[in-house]
Amino acid sequence: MTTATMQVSQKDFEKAQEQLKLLKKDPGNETKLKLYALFKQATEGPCNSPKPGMLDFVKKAKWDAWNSLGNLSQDNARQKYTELVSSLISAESAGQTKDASPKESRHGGYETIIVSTENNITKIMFNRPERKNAINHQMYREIIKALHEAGKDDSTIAVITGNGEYYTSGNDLNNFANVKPNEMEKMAKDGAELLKEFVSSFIDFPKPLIAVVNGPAIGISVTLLGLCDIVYASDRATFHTPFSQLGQSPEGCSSYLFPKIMGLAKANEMLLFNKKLTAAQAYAWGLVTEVFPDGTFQKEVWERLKAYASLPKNSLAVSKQLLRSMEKEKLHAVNSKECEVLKERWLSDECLNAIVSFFQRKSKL
Ligand SMILES: CCCCCC/C=C/C(=O)SCCNC(=O)CCNC(=O)[C@H](O)C(C)(C)COP(=O)(O)OP(=O)(O)OC[C@H]1O[C@@H](n2cnc3c(N)ncnc32)[C@H](O)[C@@H]1OP(=O)(O)O
Repeated sequence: MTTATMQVSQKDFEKAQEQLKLLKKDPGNETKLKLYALFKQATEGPCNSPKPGMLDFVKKAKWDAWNSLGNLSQDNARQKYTELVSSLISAESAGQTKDASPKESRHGGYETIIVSTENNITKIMFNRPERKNAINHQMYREIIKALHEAGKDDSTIAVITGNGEYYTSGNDLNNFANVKPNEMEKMAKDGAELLKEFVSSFIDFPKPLIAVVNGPAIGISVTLLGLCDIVYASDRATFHTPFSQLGQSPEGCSSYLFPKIMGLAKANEMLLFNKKLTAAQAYAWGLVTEVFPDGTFQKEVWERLKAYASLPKNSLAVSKQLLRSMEKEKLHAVNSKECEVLKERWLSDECLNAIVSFFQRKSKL
């Protein structure tokens, strides 16, 4: 984790320099001197230039600020610089959004998810914590509806996350339970249609979509991360796609996107051999954008997202659509193919035995 934390810190440092340029208000001379000193310390180490003359006020103030940092390490200076920028950005965005959007507004009509909008962000939250947020048929349908509405509402970005300990444990295996033998074909056909529509609503989502992975993620909730634009994860999160173990096959366009994201060899370990990744591994393999300590995860992530959601909405939407347009047709074709294969898998003995084992409590992941 140490290496990952250092990498994250360097990446944050570079992002912070970019974010600083977006500040609309001048933060004042004292803060600017602090930023200058931390930047010099982070990039060059302790102050090593000769002290300017007493009458060169500006240079002397800068030199004093840098020199006052003594032997602060470059890593610590990067960290402090990043934190300072982040606090300036959130203070500004809190000020800007105060009057425009003072309260969270909750969207009605959902039972398995919570949908709300605040600070130009529509949040879709899996909400069956007692079932580890397993996705039943109703939840698939409600997420399709929520994404459709979020795509058209006034929000700038949308976020998908989980309530409680889990992000989600993936497909609710009860979706396969209590099906009579003569209804198996229909169950598989209806399931494949629902899945195709569900994944399509991620492929076609017109605004930036951010996954906030608060805890363990399993199955389809992991594959869908490839269709999200940013993935933030708590260091408590894990990423598991146990398709072979369940006698099933990859979905969510992962058979195409995972090899692109992490390379074929690593995608094979996840999609064929059920390799479960820690958050640090998922970050190293490119599936996750950034990992945060669980203790500060919510605070850090939402502060960051608030700042992003104050960027120009239309510019973000057209840029997202431009990026997605290069791949859209291909993604729909992959989705169709994956659903076709899964429809057959759901009728196989391998899959049925795995479901029976789960319910007999012989097998848990
Ligand atoms: C339209 C169909 C589209 C299908 C798309 C294809 C999608 C594929 C996938 O997503 S594959 C992944 C499927 N998920 C799983 O196989 C996970 C199964 N669950 C587990 O292995 C474990 O429950 C666990 C590791 C997630 C958590 O274990 P533990 O901490 O010991 O908790 P419990 O098992 O006691 O869980 C509490 C309670 O929740 C029920 N539950 C959890 N996850 C699921 C699930 N995915 N499906 C059904 N039920 C689930 C669990 O059974 C417990 O219920 P109980 O209290 O015993 O009644």
